[in-house]
Amino acid sequence: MSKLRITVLERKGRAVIANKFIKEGELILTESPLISAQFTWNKEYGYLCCDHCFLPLESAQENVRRLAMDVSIVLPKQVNELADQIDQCNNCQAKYCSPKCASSAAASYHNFECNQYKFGGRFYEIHELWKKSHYPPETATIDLVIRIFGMIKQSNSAEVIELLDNFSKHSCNEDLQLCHKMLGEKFSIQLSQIHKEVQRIFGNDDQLAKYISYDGFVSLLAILGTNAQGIGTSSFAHWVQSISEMDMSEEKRTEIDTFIDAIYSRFNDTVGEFLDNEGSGLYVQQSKFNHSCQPNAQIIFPNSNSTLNVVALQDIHPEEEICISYIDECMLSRSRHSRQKYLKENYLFRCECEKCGSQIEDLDVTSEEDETEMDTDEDN
Ligand SMILES: C[S@@+](CC[C@H](N)C(=O)[O-])C[C@H]1O[C@@H](n2cnc3c(N)ncnc32)[C@H](O)[C@@H]1O
Repeated sequence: MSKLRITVLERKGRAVIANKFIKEGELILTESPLISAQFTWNKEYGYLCCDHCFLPLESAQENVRRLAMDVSIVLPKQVNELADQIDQCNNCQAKYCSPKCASSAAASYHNFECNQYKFGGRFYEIHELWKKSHYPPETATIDLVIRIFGMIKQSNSAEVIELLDNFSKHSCNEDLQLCHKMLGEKFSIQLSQIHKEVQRIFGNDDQLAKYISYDGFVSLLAILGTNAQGIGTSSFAHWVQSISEMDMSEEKRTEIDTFIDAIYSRFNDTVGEFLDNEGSGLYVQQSKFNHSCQPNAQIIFPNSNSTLNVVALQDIHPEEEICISYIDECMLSRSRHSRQKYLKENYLFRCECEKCGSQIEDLDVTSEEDETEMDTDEDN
């Protein structure tokens, strides 16, 4: 019997329900993305991963030296590196961890994408416009749009469009009078410039017609904005994880933990929170999980690539809804008001989870710290 089924809940739309008892720590689902792409600035700043699956392409030592800006750092222990070769697209030099990833990308979307990007290529202007309006920390990328266009052009377009249509897709929530922040007033000029370019380039393409009108383009961005899952990979994080699994004396463990803390502190001085190869992807099954501010499942990337696992955080009983968190630990610890504000702006819904329900009487107060951080977020 399958562990999961989909049902429809009045206030949340579709929801994933447990069909049987799921034990804490149990794997609920493993899935590769329908499509994914590294964030624009992340790639531009030299965060190096496979252009298809996000596997880091630097060794852990190269990664540490680059992030700490210090070529003299030597890692005290060797672990198995993630990528043992780098494959490259002959045309645009996109880098891959293996011939398999290179050919999967080429067969799915890259043949279309490849010629659009080269300097002066057709997509160059759109890319530049996007970069000017979406600074780090990024939450989305225009590159997903071009890859989706590539999938539509290179494969059975009706099937791809049907898959996309099956994602939750509101750009505005009329009840809450909200528009996705990427689609709101703040970005309206940039959005219309980007759309004009998209229309100029692809306006006569019948296969892409559904997403070329202004409304169609906005609905595609809304699918990405409310469904795309963040992906982050790092060869140093993989090194740290491998070290933590090694047997060693207590003394050696203390020594190596001190070394790791010192490295993270160096990163803090150089790149701050920008440690990972970062991007986002659309996952057909994972996108059906609703959010909870007290989730009973979490998403992990166990292979340092874009394949995700959904894992139970606690025992889950038959008929219980399985929820993940759309927000990070730090945001989860904030007030109901702050969480709701963030979820409304980014995902266009008023959270109906149990934790928010139990805190309904709490004052609608956003702390100063929350205000400052949200102002910064909104600049993106
Ligand atoms: C990624 S989709 C999740 C699946 C979605 N319910 C569906 O029907 O496809 C995200 C959307 O689900 C709804 N949703 C997710 N978590 C929710 C929650 N805690 N309370 C209310 N709505 C929620 C919102 O409409 C949100 O934009």
